[in-house]
Amino acid sequence: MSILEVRNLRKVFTSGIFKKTTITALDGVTFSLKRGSTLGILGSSGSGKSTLARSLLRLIEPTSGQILMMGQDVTHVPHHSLGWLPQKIQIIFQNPESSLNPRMRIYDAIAEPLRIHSICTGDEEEDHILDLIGRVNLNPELLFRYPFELSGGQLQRVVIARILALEPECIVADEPTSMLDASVQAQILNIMKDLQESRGISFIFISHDRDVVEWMSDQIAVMEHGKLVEWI
Ligand SMILES: Nc1ncnc2c1ncn2[C@@H]1O[C@H](COP(=O)(O)OP(=O)(O)OP(=O)(O)O)[C@@H](O)[C@H]1O
Repeated sequence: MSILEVRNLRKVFTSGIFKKTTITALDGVTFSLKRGSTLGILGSSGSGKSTLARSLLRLIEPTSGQILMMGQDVTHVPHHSLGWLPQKIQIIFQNPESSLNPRMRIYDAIAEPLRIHSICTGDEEEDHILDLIGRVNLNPELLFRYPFELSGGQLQRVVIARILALEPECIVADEPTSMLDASVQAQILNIMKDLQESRGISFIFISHDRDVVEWMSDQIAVMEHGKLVEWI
């Protein structure tokens, strides 16, 4: 069974107050993602990559088409009616700071999903957090700092640790390393590859950087004007 199946997904944005203009950001996107594999989406600026990522997470309501998660049609079902399913697909954004509360220490940022979803007891929390940061090679000394005291690469590790707390089946990574130096970028990409091997997590890896997408992906779809125009 596919972890994720997308059928003929369209998203049309309408803007303007007096004169309405429409932009077709997704124009019939269809693909399926097998468990434990990585689909790379390669596209230039404005091709619709982020709209696709946000639609998969259901942060944007698609105009038409279907999204099936683990066989279940989730396209128009409200989050609260889906039980644990939304937890299983997570997103990493380009800018890790956008996913973290600046007033929350790193320990609490990672503890938050554990507490909200009652994933472990209070007694188990510290061990659980140490295990999570171990998986992303984050130094425990950073746990009691605030986000502004960490580098971009360290913050992206925190974001990944937070996501891993939810035991995701699928991670949508939307340009996750494009703001990082080349050496730090390689470390983060390696962490994602290791997670895939050790945990069987499926990835949708989105980038405009062909080398990075080729290195990360089992299969690549090239996106242009909201369409997947070529498969590599
Ligand atoms: N909320 C919105 N309202 C109106 N138009 C939008 C909205 N979001 C995106 N668009 C338009 O949809 C098209 C696709 O945008 P999208 O952000 O998905 O592209 P992208 O490939 O992720 O680009 P980039 O790599 O620059 O982030 C663009 O023309 C963009 O202007």
